[in-house]
Amino acid sequence: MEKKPIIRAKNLSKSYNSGSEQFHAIRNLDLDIYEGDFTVIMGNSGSGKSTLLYMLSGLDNVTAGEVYFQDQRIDHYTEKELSEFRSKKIGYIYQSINLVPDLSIMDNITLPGYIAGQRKSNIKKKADNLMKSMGIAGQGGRLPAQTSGGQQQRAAIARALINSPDIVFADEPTGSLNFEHGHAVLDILTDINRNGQSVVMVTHDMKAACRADRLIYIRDGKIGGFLEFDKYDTHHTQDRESMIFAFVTGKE
Ligand SMILES: Nc1ncnc2c1ncn2[C@@H]1O[C@H](COP(=O)(O)OP(=O)(O)OP(=O)(O)O)[C@@H](O)[C@H]1O
Repeated sequence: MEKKPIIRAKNLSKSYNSGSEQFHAIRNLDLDIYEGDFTVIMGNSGSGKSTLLYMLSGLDNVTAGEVYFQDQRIDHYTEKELSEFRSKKIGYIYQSINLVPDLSIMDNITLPGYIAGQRKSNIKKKADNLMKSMGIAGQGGRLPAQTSGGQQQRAAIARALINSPDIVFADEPTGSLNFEHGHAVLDILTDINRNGQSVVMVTHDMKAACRADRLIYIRDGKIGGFLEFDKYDTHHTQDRESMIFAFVTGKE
């Protein structure tokens, strides 16, 4: 079956002003992200992965080029259109967990639902289901600081999923977690992907990268290469890890 792009970037560039000079973080990049894929983005520190994720998800503006979401051009959206797009179509899991410290876990999870104008009863039901499936059902009344890092990251994922987004972006979602919690978070992302949501994850971790259907390597703000896997072939994790290692180190 032919894959359909959910996001297309055309001739995409992002430059930052640093002093009197311009730094080109993303350079004339063309990329399709496919619907239903678990896409993993890897690359050296500073190669432009987070910058790319921010532009693909409408969280940051582009310096040049075009970004399309399901054939709609989003880089020309007004601030109002962008916030509606971000609220309804995408979920974002950040590198740092950044829950609101003064709100309970439940309120953190449900807030984007209220902002998107969902019905209160729907939001509550969805939040309860998400918390149950993520093993944080008893934590709703606590403040983030009263829960563990792993529980906070799972709450951040529940928050990203509360509006049933078509696509979930995750920037190093396991970076601050121990092995066990990191593994649980990857299982959740794999599950939601199997249930039809597209996932785009940036990671430095080879084991996490094994979850990919398609791996994109970014080098100096450009595409360095692609690696594709069969979604349902989960028996050869060791082979996959060696392939990813060879792919990534071959590009260094
Ligand atoms: N706001 C900014 N102003 C100036 N330069 C920036 C800004 N944000 C990022 N950069 C620079 O752009 C380049 C790409 O940054 P980016 O955060 O996208 O890299 P990354 O691949 O995600 O890195 P890491 O793996 O370390 O998170 C880096 O050299 C960074 O210093």
